[in-house]
Amino acid sequence: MKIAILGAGNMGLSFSKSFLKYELIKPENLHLIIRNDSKFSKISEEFPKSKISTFDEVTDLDADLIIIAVKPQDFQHVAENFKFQLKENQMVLSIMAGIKIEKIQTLLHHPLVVRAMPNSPTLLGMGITGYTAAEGISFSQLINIERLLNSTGRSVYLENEELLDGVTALSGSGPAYFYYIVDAMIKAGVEMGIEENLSKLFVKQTMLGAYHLMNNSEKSLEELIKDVASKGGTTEAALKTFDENSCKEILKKGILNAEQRAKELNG
Ligand SMILES: NC(=O)C1=CN([C@@H]2O[C@H](COP(=O)(O)OP(=O)(O)OC[C@H]3O[C@@H](n4cnc5c(N)ncnc54)[C@H](OP(=O)(O)O)[C@@H]3O)[C@@H](O)[C@H]2O)C=CC1
Ligand SMILES: O=C(O)[C@@H]1CCC=N1
Repeated sequence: MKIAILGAGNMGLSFSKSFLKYELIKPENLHLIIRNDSKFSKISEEFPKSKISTFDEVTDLDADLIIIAVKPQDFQHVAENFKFQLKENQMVLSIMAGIKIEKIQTLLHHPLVVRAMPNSPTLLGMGITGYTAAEGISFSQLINIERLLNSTGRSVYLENEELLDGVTALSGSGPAYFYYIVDAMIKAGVEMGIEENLSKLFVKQTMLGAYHLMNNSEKSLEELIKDVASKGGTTEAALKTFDENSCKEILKKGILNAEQRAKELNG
């Protein structure tokens, strides 16, 4: 299989690394397409055997799968400036937030589009991707794509494309919410006089341990919280402040706003 990555940024390169790491493609069969020459030497150091071209150089694209990994805001410009024609049997996999399959099909004049929403832990093979496909894509074509997605972590097929905006808001953006909370905890540690490095260690190990406890327990999240929050104790004091300030509501509101933004990105 030959794969072209249109937009070799964070996600495009994460995907490329996973495919090569799990030997799903040969490096010679990977074609990285960049916007201009500025990142050529850095990328060619990382991918010495792969083909690297600037967008304007590509007049014929020899690939079975083209992964579109440019920003949603750049997509229209990209689509309108293709110097190559998509061939009938080429598959397109978009990982762009918000842009609907129909819009991709229209702008590319091409029916075979799969839309996926991964997240940044794909870099470690620990991501999760929700994906859906245009009508007319066969089961075996979809399985081929799922095999690639699974090299970046787990993947879930969704029948309903509308849900992908929710997935974008939940797991696509999710790592940033987690870092945001971790950052607030580390800063609280520093404010209480704990050295930053030590605060980081306490917080990160707490998150790791709590994640595994949550994953290995039969208990609900409410019960797990109760197990930590002794009556009249410290956790209760913290949770009271969170509730008084509607922290959970605010987090939910933010996530719904991310979903709304995904819808707006379709234009
Ligand atoms: N970051 C994340 O966690 C996630 C991102 N996504 C989606 O993935 C996509 C990429 O995001 P991300 O990797 O973070 O963004 P980046 O900005 O890191 O990557 C986008 C890349 O596209 C390049 N590009 C822009 N125009 C062109 C062009 N005409 N030809 C070739 N390349 C071009 C940019 O080049 P240059 O640097 O020169 O501008 C950049 O390298 C987005 O659509 C986003 O919605 C999905 C899930 C998670
Ligand atoms: O913030 C964004 O728009 C992209 C999509 C999900 C994560 N990053």
